Amino acid sequence: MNTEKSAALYARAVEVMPGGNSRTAVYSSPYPVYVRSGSGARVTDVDGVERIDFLNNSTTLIHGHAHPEMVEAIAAAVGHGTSFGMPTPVEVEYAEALSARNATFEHVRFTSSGTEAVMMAVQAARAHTGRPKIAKIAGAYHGAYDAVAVNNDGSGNLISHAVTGNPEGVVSNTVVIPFNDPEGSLEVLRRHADELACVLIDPVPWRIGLLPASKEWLDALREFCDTTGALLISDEVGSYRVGYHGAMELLGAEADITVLGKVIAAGMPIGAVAGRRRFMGVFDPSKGKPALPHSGSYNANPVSMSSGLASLRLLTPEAHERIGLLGEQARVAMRGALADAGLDWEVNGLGSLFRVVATSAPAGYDSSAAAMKALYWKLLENGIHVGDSGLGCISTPMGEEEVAEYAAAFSTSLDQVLAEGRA
Ligand SMILES: Cc1ncc(COP(=O)(O)O)c(/C=N\OC[C@H]2NC(=O)[C@@H](CON)NC2=O)c1O
Repeated sequence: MNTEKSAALYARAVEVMPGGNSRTAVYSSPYPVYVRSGSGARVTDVDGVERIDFLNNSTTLIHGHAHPEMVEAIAAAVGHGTSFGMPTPVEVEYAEALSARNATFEHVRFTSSGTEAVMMAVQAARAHTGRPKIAKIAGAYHGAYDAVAVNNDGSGNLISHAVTGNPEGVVSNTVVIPFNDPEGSLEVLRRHADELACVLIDPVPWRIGLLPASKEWLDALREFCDTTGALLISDEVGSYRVGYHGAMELLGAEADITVLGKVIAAGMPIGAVAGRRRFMGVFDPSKGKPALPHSGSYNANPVSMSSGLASLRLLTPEAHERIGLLGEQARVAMRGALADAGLDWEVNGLGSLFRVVATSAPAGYDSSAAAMKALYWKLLENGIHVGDSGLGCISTPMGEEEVAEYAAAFSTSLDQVLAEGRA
């Protein structure tokens, strides 16, 4: 596989950036493949190699690359100015459109990333309750905010390990609960009940396998929060795309506050906090100094707002249903290829999201992660881009042809990985 130009770019990058990188998730060893452009479901790298993009920037690009309606909306917005020290009409229009997506989105507020939205949702819960502690799912990822950068690496144990340098004062205020384990979760939550501001969950947490939350577990969390006054926060930055009204509605549950990002603008920087009025009131500056002041130079900038409005217009119930069916086709095809290869790996996901979970190391590989990395590179050679941890998704420009191409490449790549391990 020709990656000469990527190698040359990386050699320059390491001179001016730590590890030549600005985003850990995008790094690949020995160096990442650099992309030149994207169009629809396909991306072209700097060496001219075209691939079908099933990663879509960690599932953000639900309408693929350079969708004509998205480009038109963003270009028109840029032409009138990229940001102002005043609100713009499109912020109101987009807030109305987003609020209409779910009955619990009574009030919405915008940020420029999912990380910021998680941070503001947690701070809102702390401001509303006056309590310091938060609970999160063991192993789940919620972005870079230090309060949630605890036990977020996919390991399901309940020991609160944190990112390097996270101070004890922060880590001690974050407790972790076992995913989909009602009794185990309640045992932890009850121990901290009078100090808990919120229970923060991802209803389809991708780092611990991309399995949906069970109704039993969600009901147990809902009842705990109703009883103790802690807020139930659903972080749907990644999982919102599983249903027109979001993941919690699809799973039969309700959050007090929902965090959104990625697909709600599908390409321009975005984050949103959407919740019941009584909880969002901490942000309200119209009745004197707000309990929780919150600013950000690009919050609700008209370019992101226009991108969001275009994305939501394209995200119809029919679009959701179609990409959900294609997601199931992809999951079924991958399970068949793994069975044919004699591998016990899992294929999980919901709607248009999927993830291959390498549960064992095939012959010749010293770990399942090493085998998954090998599969990532083989898929790149075979014309497919998907996450190096097995994460992938369907975008609206895709059809059965793209899924068939993916299925064929997945089967071929799997055979090549196993053959190399045996060699
Ligand atoms: C549930 C959830 N909450 C918050 C965030 C942060 O949003 P962001 O600041 O807009 O990236 C995210 C962001 N991204 O999740 C995927 C993320 N996590 C990762 O570990 C790697 C996955 O790479 N294959 N790359 C990523 O971008 C999220 O999924």
